[in-house]
Amino acid sequence: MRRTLRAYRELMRIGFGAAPWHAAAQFLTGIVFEVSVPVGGLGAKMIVDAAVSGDTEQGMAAAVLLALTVGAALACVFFYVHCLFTVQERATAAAGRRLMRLIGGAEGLAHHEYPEYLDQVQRVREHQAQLSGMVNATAGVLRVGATLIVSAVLLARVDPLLLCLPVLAAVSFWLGKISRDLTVRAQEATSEPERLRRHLFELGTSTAAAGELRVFGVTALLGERHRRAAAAVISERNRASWRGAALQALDALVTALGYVAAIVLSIWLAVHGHATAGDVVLVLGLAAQLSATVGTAVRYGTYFLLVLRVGRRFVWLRDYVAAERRTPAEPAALPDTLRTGIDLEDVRFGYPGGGGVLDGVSLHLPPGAVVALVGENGAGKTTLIKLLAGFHRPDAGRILVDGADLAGCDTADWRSRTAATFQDHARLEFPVLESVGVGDLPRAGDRAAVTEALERADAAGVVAGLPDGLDTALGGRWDGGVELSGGQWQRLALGRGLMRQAPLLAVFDEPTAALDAHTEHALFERFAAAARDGRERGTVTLLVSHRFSTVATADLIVVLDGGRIREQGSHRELMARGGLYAELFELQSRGYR
Ligand SMILES: Nc1ncnc2c1ncn2[C@@H]1O[C@H](COP(=O)(O)OP(=O)(O)OP(=O)(O)O)[C@@H](O)[C@H]1O
Repeated sequence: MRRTLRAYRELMRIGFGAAPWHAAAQFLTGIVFEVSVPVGGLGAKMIVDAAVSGDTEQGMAAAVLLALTVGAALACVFFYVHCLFTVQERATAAAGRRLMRLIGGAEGLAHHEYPEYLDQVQRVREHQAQLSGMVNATAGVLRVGATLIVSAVLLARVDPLLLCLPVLAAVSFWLGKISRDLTVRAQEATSEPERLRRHLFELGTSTAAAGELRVFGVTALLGERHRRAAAAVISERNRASWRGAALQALDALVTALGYVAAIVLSIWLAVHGHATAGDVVLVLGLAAQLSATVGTAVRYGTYFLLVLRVGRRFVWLRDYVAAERRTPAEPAALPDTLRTGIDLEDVRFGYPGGGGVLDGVSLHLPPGAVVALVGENGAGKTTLIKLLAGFHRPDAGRILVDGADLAGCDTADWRSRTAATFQDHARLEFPVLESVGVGDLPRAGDRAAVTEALERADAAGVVAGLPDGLDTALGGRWDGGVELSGGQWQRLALGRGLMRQAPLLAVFDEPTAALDAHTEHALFERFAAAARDGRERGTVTLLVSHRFSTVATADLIVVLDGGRIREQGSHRELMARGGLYAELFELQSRGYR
């Protein structure tokens, strides 16, 4: 219940925060517009009664009331629609920004990687549009509620038995809610196959995979899997839709019976002198209008509940992100330069649902050292890097930065002291200056800093070939934007990773996989030389690479095998030992000969 209230408050804040005056005007004009309908019915009743009794004065008063009501309704409907669209448009943009901040602001990566969190995130993203709908839903519910109350009062004046009509409206509302719940439950039950269907579609139409798909001829296979995933989604959602349609038919029957009963009753009352001809006209109008109002009430009520449900998920996501933020109230200070280095003490880690990936890793990374991490696929190299970067926390053991437990430090502070380049780098389609400069936000527009980082990444040649140099817009899908090759993008990403000055930790997780072995080797030699020149800064440079020719230049080589450290030492030491490293090195160099 508390989460529901928080969700309501949060969503109303999104709408009112985005367009406060329009939101307030939407409430007001909506109520005036909607209530004008039963009040108009009252005007019609008064006119008929005046005509029957020959009372011209009452007839004139009723005509004025009717004219005012119609005028107010017409004026309000225009403002209502204008306000509705304005609030919706601004709130949608605001909700999108909040969602981006929330999903992108989580300290860790679990919500991007673990299926049980992914489903929650997927549902919020799928219903993102509803996050902006609470003002509209509440305004709708209120205006329909006001109409129902005014109608009920008018009907009760004719005969209290007619109050059965609003009761039937409640039954109708309840049937509509069940029908809507069926749809939402079906959507949630099929969110995994739906995710798979979208993934297959994206894969089948993506530029990145186009070449492989053609060579391997797997387009038909993807199509078949897409068909199966879609069929699973459609059959479940169809079933819910049929049940919903049956409930709606029942709802229509109940409403129609109520309508007929109300008319028969009002005629009986008039015939027996308990009601006027005007009352019959009023009941005819209100009963007919009531079924439309009930339809609107059902739509708004169920929409309100749907929006609330999405809001609850949004709040869940916010709570999750807050709970993930494990930075202590008084975080330990990080040093400006490393003195003793980074230590891993018996670090253990496993992804949910899987076995242990890191199985007791103890490792000393000396300050200023250039360290290479090698191992076969799945050995745990990237996982180790993710723990070092603070994306995940160890299940057991500690990571110490100059003796301070990383768990006790401010994650954002630690991130600002690390630099990273990953193989799956982001293609930031901005002008080059920004695309590279965001690697160190305070210096994002600093042309000299960006140029220097690009030179260190050996990417100056990429920029020299672009029409507007650092100001060239990147991304072929934008007007005037230039598309780069995979290797060129990777070099820019590398430049971005080299923007930070004197980080405590610089990680390069296969950042040069798209470059040839020779270029990678030359680049890494430059990094290593730069790291050694600035050794007094204490930066630990950690590189993951499958190319042993590159790795050989590192000060320390760590061989991971099945989540454990199998060997460590310099190239010379490891070769002399004749273990796994020497074996893999020999194998690879034979391949190059
Ligand atoms: N998000 C995840 N959820 C569950 N298991 C995962 C996840 N990411 C990685 N793993 C598992 O953890 C193990 C180690 O993966 P990791 O990516 O750390 O290996 P790696 O040594 O970097 O491999 P590669 O050389 O192929 O990049 C693998 O068995 C992998 O299946």
